[in-house]
Amino acid sequence: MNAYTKKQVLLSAEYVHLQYGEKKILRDVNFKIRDIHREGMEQGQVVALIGRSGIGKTQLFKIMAGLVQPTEGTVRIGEGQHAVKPGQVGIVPQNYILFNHRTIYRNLKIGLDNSGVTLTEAEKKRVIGDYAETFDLAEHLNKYPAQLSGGQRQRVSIIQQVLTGNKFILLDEPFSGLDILMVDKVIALLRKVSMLSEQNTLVIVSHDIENAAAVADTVWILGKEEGKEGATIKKEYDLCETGLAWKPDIRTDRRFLELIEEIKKQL
Ligand SMILES: Nc1ncnc2c1ncn2[C@@H]1O[C@H](COP(=O)(O)OP(=O)(O)OP(=O)(O)O)[C@@H](O)[C@H]1O
Repeated sequence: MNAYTKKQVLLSAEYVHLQYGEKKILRDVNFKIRDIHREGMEQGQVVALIGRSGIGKTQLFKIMAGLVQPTEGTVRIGEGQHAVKPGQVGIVPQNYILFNHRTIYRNLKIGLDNSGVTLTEAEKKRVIGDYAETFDLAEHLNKYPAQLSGGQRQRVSIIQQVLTGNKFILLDEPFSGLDILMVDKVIALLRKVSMLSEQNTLVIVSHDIENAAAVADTVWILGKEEGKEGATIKKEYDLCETGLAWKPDIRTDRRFLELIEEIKKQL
């Protein structure tokens, strides 16, 4: 059994509504992501936000990052639970843009340069070297993005966000366009990132239920409730509680397969 406790709220939404003209996109979205503590471990949080195409995942994602203002309601961040501002949440977009004319090393350095931490060039080199080693990118540091596979570029983009020091990272469709081996590597990377620091919190927006749920400790279903306009988090699955979180080989577990079937029915 995985002993854990959930402590202070790190990211929350209260009564979030979003409307464009007459069209209600999001309705009464409420959530609380709490700091998970596991004894003897640095355990971050990983939430999978799952929903049908066009339901409003990207809009909610942008509201969580402070990039879109909701029509009503507030998203709050950090231990102080202040209203989120742009820049407080790192974003790994679907088409993870890297600077093509810069090496992987220099792309990663952008993350550190934006972190606000004062480091000498030698210290930056050491930090980037350590991360590259941990995340299997050491041999690629002097290459350019075009010389890497899609999955490797994806990993660089994720690590770039980690290096900015953001504890909150939103990832938009991190598995799309990757072959199955790369998907496994990205999942392993997300697990590692979530365990780098106690407060690290990843929110993964995805259509890919199996992969997103395999790495998550919580799954949110964004969908419409019968007879109501606009999408809301209509179901939350707590995978810590059901013992399905933090298990690298979870995908073969019968209970996990049942969960996936149940989630599909909810969509
Ligand atoms: N600026 C806008 N003005 C009006 N409607 C918008 C605007 N931006 C998005 N929408 C609408 O909001 C709804 C939700 O869009 P959103 O991109 O969040 O969906 P999604 O769940 O991310 O879809 P997908 O999985 O296909 O990316 C869509 O119906 C879209 O047409």
